[in-house]
Amino acid sequence: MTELSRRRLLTTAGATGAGGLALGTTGGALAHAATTRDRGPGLSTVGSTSVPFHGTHQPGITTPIQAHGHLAAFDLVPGAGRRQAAGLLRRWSTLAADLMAGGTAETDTGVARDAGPASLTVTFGFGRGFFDATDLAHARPAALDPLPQFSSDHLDPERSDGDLWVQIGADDGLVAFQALRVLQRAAIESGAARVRWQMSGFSRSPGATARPMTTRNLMGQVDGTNNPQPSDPDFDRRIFVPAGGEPGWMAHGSYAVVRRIRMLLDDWEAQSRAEQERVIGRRKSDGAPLTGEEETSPVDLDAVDEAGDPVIPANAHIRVTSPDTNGGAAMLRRSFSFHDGFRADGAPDAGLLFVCWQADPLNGFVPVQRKLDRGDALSAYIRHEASALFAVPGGAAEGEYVGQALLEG
Ligand SMILES: C=CC1=C(C)c2cc3[nH]c(cc4nc(cc5[nH]c(cc1n2)c(C)c5CCC(=O)O)C(CCC(=O)O)=C4C)c(C)c3C=C
Ligand SMILES: [Fe+2]
Repeated sequence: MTELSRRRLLTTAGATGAGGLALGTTGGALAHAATTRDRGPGLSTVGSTSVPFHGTHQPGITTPIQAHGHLAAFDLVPGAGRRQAAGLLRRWSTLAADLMAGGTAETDTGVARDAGPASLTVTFGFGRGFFDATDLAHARPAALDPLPQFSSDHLDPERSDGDLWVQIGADDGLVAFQALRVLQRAAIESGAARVRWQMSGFSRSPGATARPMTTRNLMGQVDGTNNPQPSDPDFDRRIFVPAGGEPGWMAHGSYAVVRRIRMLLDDWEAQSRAEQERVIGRRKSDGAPLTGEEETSPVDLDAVDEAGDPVIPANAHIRVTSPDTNGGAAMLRRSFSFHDGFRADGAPDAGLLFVCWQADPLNGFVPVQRKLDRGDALSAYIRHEASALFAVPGGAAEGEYVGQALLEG
């Protein structure tokens, strides 16, 4: 095909809107071969959508997962105390509000200059070490006590924990990188903090599927179906610290558990589809429970087959993690996939940057992970390699910064 006919085809695809889907595999391959001027339609809702920075809760918790994500933990530099930390949080909040509104921030590098805000969100959290370094030990929430050690953990301390946490998500990779770089540079310039670890991830791009769908993880499973929904009557109670809760500065905040979970994809992909479905308890094709017709069908943990065996096996992941089998423990899972190349043995260094949100980790992540640690069917195919827990305060009001009630309280 000549370059001219290639361009005509692509122009038509762009003009028909759904062209990318209608063209199927051939169209997709051609789109990848396109030159820069033929990169598809102009600014769409994907680029122009913005998420407010100011509000009751911080952004990036109930915001739909974006296509690109960065997680970065920072440590305060020795000698930096409460005043420097407050200056950094004030600066970070100003920059985040500007970037999320589609501004390019004073420290613009030019990387995101032509793009809209692309649903950028920036979320800030405090790790356990922050409170000693800033003489705020008296204000440290009990919920930040270290997570228990789990027998299946293979944790790398250098990629775990951290005094401060920044979560970035955006539907454009350049917008996400720009936010990360601007915030990292502000930390260096403040002299208060430097990066301890950083991880990058991704999820489905908006518009990539024929209709909005629950995303898939790198095992190919529909992942996120049975998350609590903001419309649930008890959603706020389960996910957010109430006004008047302890400590007071965490009102409307939440706790984020972050785990880098590598998937043993060579072993996983060697299993039959039927076995993969028994491991989770849901169909791979559409995420329906093995006891139901469609993704949203209720899960029937009591159903048995003709031989009297449970249809959803005793060690299936959705049985072991179900709130019904965990005293109601619930969490909001909002994870990015990651792929950091291939290991020496050829296995992908890939998996889930698992992030879950809850009002209290002792009633959310901990009891569920304790049960998973005793061995659900999925455990044979995953390794927890890094772990962190952060207190994520409520959102900042206009003119205020995230964490102000802690740092100036
Ligand atoms: C400690 C909490 C959890 C860890 C760690 C975890 C890891 C993990 N999960 C999947 C894939 C799926 N998980 C699913 C459901 C599910 N998982 C947890 C908790 C943890 N998962 C919960 C609470 C639930 C919901 C249970 C329920 O109420 O039914 C599913 C099914 C679809 C869904 O509801 O999202 C999949 C698929 C992977 C791959 C993984 C580690 C890499
Ligand atoms: Fe899970």
